[in-house]
Amino acid sequence: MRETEKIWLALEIGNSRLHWALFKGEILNFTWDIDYLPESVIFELARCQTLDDLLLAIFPVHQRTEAQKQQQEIIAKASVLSPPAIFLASVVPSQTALWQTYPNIRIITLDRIPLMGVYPTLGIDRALALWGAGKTWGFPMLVIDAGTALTFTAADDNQCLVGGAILPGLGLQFATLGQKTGQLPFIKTGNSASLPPRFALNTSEAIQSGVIYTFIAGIKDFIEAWWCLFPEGKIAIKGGDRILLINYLQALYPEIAVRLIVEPNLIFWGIQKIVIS
Ligand SMILES: Nc1ncnc2c1ncn2[C@@H]1O[C@H](COP(=O)(O)OP(=O)(O)O)[C@@H](O)[C@H]1O
Ligand SMILES: CC(C)(COP(=O)(O)O)[C@@H](O)C(=O)NCCC(=O)O
Ligand SMILES: [K+]
Repeated sequence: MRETEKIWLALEIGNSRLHWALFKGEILNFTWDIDYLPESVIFELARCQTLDDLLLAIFPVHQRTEAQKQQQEIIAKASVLSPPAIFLASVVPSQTALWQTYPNIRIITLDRIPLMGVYPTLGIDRALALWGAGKTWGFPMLVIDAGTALTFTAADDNQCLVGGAILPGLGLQFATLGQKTGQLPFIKTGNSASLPPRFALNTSEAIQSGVIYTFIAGIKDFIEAWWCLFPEGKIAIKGGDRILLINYLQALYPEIAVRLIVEPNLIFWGIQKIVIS
């Protein structure tokens, strides 16, 4: 089989869950998210004889959309004699360790990414997302990742890291208040666009008001600082809370929201650029 037709997987391990993509050559066929897998399941993957078997273990059928099921059936017909390569980008070392048992694991390290001026402990997810966004839409580029953590990561025209920032993500802010206080409830993040009242008269709405308005104000402040540095600079948004975030931004600052590129697969574009080059 030609190299360009090979099936391979990309796995990004975030602090909340696993993010998967199935590629055929340079084409991204489909993506899915799952919870962390038990060590025993990862260990068994080495013994899968077919791609079908492998996918059954890492992509439960009940989670598949109809389109994904059809895609998967076509893909599964392509016989895979050896376990397909899994290109792994992880920011969770204990999880990385578990995946070392997979026979065809290819761990992506920072030195593989042609971004200049990186510092040694920069998260591989941040570097890949920035690379994927910049190579797709152009530099200067700022990536906002609304994941477990909220991160800002930027590079200039010369594809050189400008820097960024890290703070607790939306889910984490609600969880910390619920866990580290004596009588605050745990608020779940939904996908609703409706904003809480700014001056709330009950606990639940007070928490939502505090977290959401300061979260959005902080993001707006970073965006404005970015446009001060690079008035034509682009901005791409990813992460599990991206829809919620964009909904709030549309409601509060529509003129900012229209300029944002919303793209969940930035890391996979980054991995694709590196694997294919
Ligand atoms: N099914 C889900 N499981 C976990 N988090 C989810 C889910 N759907 C949305 N989220 C939101 O996504 C955030 C995590 O973002 P994500 O990009 O998946 O994290 P990471 O890449 O750090 O693992 C959480 O704060 C949560 O609010
Ligand atoms: C900042 C992060 C925790 C974000 O992880 P995520 O929310 O995507 O799971 C991760 O990119 C990381 O561990 N970074 C290392 C430190 C740094 O980037 O400077
Ligand atoms: K992430």
